Amino acid sequence: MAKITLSDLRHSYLPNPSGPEDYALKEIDLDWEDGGAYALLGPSGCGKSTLLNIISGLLQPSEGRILFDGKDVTDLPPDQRNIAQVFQFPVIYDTMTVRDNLAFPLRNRGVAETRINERVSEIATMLEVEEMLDIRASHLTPDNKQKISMGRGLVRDDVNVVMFDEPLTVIDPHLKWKLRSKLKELHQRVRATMIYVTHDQTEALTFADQVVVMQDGEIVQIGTPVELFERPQHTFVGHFIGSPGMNILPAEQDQGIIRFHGEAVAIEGAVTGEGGKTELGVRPEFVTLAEAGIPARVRKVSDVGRHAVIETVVGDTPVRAVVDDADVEQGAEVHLAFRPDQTRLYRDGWISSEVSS
Ligand SMILES: Nc1ncnc2c1ncn2[C@@H]1O[C@H](COP(=O)(O)OP(=O)(O)OP(=O)(O)O)[C@@H](O)[C@H]1O
Repeated sequence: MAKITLSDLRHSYLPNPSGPEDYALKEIDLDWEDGGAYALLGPSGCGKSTLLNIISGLLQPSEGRILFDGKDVTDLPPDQRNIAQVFQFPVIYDTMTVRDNLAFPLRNRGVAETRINERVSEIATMLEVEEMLDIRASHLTPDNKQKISMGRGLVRDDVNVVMFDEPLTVIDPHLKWKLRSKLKELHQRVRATMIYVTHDQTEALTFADQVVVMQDGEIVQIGTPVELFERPQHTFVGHFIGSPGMNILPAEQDQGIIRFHGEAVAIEGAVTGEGGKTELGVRPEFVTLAEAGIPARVRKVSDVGRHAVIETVVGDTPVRAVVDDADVEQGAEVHLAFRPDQTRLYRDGWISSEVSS
């Protein structure tokens, strides 16, 4: 397996790009460490497939280099990059047995039959498909077909990286969580460099040790799931991750005091920078109903299992709170308190407050 470096990467599908808006990938600098579990997370159109195709060699970047373990592979064709890929839809041979499907990538490379048998049985055990080995692939359910596709992606131990491109798309919703945690377990066992591409935060956060969040052709944050939840570097990350996402609220800065709808709000630490569009970010989990604080009106209360989501409005700005028990009704006049150490300031989208030491 290999460390993957993307250096000064930019890509435009246009022949003569002029401004940043002409680039599907704006400026990507990234190191993926050998053996890491990474997710590439972002909404449709943010550039995930473009980046994946550049790494696999299907697409030549307009600018920049791709290195595997320090070796420049930018000009190498896909078949010389030694990458395994698992796609949205199963790629298996229906007429072959599961065993032969799993063995195929190894036979193709002339691996000895004894080694093939060993490896196929290892992978089958990991995926818990031993009893299916002699079944013809055409008889499998779509979920099991995709499991075998994953097995084919994992069976070679000489690849630089295994890339998963939205691999759970075809999986039945109630089986998704099972395969999600299976993949995580597989990574812990095989310790290969893995990149998991998805627009689904649950899949990304379950699988990856490090999540790369993309928006509009740019990386907005790279972090552990906890880092992305606790201290989003950009309002997009705050909003995109979490359910419901972070409250992003219009704010003013007035002689060092931050105000929301005229009310002074304490934030995590010192404010950095000045000017720009100023916003507060506080996750619903850190908003509480209090005796005193910011006056709000309750618009809706929804029970979501162990918690309740209280949707309030301050003036006409919606603010959500997640609470353990919602002893309040629609239309009630309440006060909101934000937990100061979990309240951040953002300027033009980027974090602009410091953690208090
Ligand atoms: N072959 C192409 N020619 C021109 N523009 C393209 C091409 N492929 C992608 N784009 C554009 O590049 C941008 C990034 O697209 P890309 O497919 O990489 O995003 P994505 O995050 O993978 O989205 P999705 O999840 O929908 O596949 C989008 O604006 C898209 O319209």
